[in-house]
Amino acid sequence: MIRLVLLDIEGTTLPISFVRDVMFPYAAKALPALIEDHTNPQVVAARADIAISHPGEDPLKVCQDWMAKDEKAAPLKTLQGITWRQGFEDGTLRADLYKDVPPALKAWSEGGLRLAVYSSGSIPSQKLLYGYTEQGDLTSLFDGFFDLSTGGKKDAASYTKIAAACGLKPEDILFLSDIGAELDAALEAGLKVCQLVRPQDQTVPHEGVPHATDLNEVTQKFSLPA
Ligand SMILES: CSCCC(=O)C(=O)COP(=O)(O)O
Ligand SMILES: [Mg+2]
Repeated sequence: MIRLVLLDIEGTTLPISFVRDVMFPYAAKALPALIEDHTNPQVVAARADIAISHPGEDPLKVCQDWMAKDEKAAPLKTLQGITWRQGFEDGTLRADLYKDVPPALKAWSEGGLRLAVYSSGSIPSQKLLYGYTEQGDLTSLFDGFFDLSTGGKKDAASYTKIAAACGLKPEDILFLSDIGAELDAALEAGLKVCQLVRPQDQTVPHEGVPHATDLNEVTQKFSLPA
């Protein structure tokens, strides 16, 4: 029985174009100054991590390359999250979620399902994103937030850890994502899965997993509260 829905963000609840064309350019503009901030311990730690993975390289250049490739690197995600805070708090950024998302999340939550986020975006940026959406503050709908500090999204062990942290058996969790390798990892850990194949994101359907074009179809396919 499904007790918790675990949701990816980019390509699942939020168009990839919003991340690529709005959030990344905002972070790219703020990064050169941020990365020189030697007083912020999170920045110092992120720079130290970059120095370990890319010794002798310019940390700004490393981050810019990661962003160009949409690489899910933890130090980049930490730094981007710091830049986005100002944008969300001053109203420059507002998450334009897929329109089917807020009503479905509310119906699932009101119907007794627990909701949690698992995204490569840092936990502070997940909370900002759901705190400042075009449809208002949705953070109270979620009782768990997980990011790369739990482990990579293509690693089955991460999903085992999330199930344990939520106090649930893996089979009681439904994981929603657009990325086939993430779904395969969750499936390997024993979770139920469904791929969001959003036409706007031109997602390629992945073999061996159920598909849905939006959360309404997920509701129907898995008999979730409507
Ligand atoms: C608060 S998430 C911002 C988008 C982002 O940076 C990202 O990497 C999303 O990746 P996901 O795992 O949600 O596909
Ligand atoms: Mg995604």
